[in-house]
Amino acid sequence: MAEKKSGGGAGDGSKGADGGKKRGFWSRLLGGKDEPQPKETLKDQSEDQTSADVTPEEAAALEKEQPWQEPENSIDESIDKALDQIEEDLKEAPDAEPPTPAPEEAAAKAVETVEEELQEISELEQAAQAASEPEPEPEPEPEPEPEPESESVVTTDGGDDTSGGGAGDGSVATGGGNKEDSGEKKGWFARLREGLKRSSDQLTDNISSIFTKRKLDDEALEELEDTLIQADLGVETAIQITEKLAKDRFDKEISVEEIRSVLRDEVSKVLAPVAVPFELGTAHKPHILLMVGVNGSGKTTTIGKLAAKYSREGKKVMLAAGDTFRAAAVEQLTVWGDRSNVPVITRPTGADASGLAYDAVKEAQAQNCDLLIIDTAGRLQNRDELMAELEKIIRVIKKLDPEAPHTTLLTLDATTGQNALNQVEIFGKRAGVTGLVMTKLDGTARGGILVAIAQKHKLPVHFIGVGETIEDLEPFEADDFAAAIAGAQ
Ligand SMILES: Nc1nc2c(ncn2[C@@H]2O[C@H](COP(=O)(O)OP(=O)(O)OP(=O)(O)O)[C@@H](O)[C@H]2O)c(=O)[nH]1
Repeated sequence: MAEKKSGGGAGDGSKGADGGKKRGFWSRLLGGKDEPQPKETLKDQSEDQTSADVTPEEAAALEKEQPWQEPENSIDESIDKALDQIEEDLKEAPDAEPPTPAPEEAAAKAVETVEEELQEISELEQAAQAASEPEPEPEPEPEPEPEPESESVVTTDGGDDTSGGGAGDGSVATGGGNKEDSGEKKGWFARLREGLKRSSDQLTDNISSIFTKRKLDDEALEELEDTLIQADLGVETAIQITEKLAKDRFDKEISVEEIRSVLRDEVSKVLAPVAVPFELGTAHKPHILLMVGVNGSGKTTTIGKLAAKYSREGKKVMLAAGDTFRAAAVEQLTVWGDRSNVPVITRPTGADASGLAYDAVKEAQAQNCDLLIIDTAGRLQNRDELMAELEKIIRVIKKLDPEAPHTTLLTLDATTGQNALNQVEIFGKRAGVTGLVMTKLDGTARGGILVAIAQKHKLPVHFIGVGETIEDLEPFEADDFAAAIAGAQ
């Protein structure tokens, strides 16, 4: 495993391979010269070489038939002669087109090049747009190398190769235990309220500035609507709230507390239908849960928290480290698995993720697990080839259980803002997302986006995360969330 890690590398290496392909974009843009030699040329050369292979006997026979004759002219003389001939030909046919490249071909090539460049620019723009607030790490681009011969590894109790705790990336938070030990552990609602404080403060500060000593007239309602939209709640919800206020309180003085209360009630109405608890149930054994999402959205952390939760409840849980692009992701999941004493199926970096998923399902079935959670590499929703890879993982799992995955959870980073709407749409279409988890609701002013997502997509929201430790993930409750975001009681 250590060797493979330096191949962590593998990730880089493959990036390099891809980079090799992409290098052309910048060099072409800058008028680069080192385009690789066309394959056809190389092929022709090798074919010529092959035809030149003659056995000594054949050579002797040929020599007999056509004895070797000293050429009349030296090579230089022959070349001079040929050049003279070409010059004469050109004089005779001055309008003759140069043999290559044909103008149509050149034009087609130029158009193709420009199209490629535009495509790559558009991909870069989309990637930049998708990477709003905390910029997701550059996604692992390499196509995974299938490694059918490499065995998946089941790690339990901190296999020796990972005991370095090594997540080493600090991405597995340990604060949970400390908080509990020091008796500082707060109730969930207090943590939720604290987490959503920035979203709530921004929203209610703006509302206060609109309504200080002012009647609820058309202008105030319009300003309120803008404020709600800016808080990412979505146009529909914003209109719903202002209409409700206009209906009940138009032209009357209204306090900020009263507005908070309407805000809480209306947000709660939007969220209630999507606040669906995740039921593990017994219908499927193992229940196969696939975790998907963009880079850094909190998939692995959420899996760790879920593994802890269900193993504490006495369920037999298994994890599959399907992010085979990043060695650190595998280690991170292994650390989470170790904490909860949950086995983790791993494969070396760069291995085929669908092969790993297949092995994991087989293993979880053999061990009669209650829950198998499969991690996947982060991918931007506009990367078609990476989304296709996700589809492949799902196809492969279905070979062992046609109804699997029984749950496909999309993790959404609350700090992403509006882009989360697009993530839900594309992951929904490509991966058949059945439910959502919103992470990082702590410390963002953009928590309102969950309301817009609920309004638009109506997908169940199973959990929300307000921190990095085990106790920072809880089932989603519409009323709590609405009260916390409105800063109301
Ligand atoms: N503040 C906060 N941080 C979180 C939360 N959930 C996850 N994180 C942190 O976000 C970072 C990324 O989380 P990961 O779980 O590694 O995300 P991922 O989606 O698996 O990332 P990739 O494998 O790169 O796609 C880590 O530092 C986590 O500790 C949360 O609810 N709140």
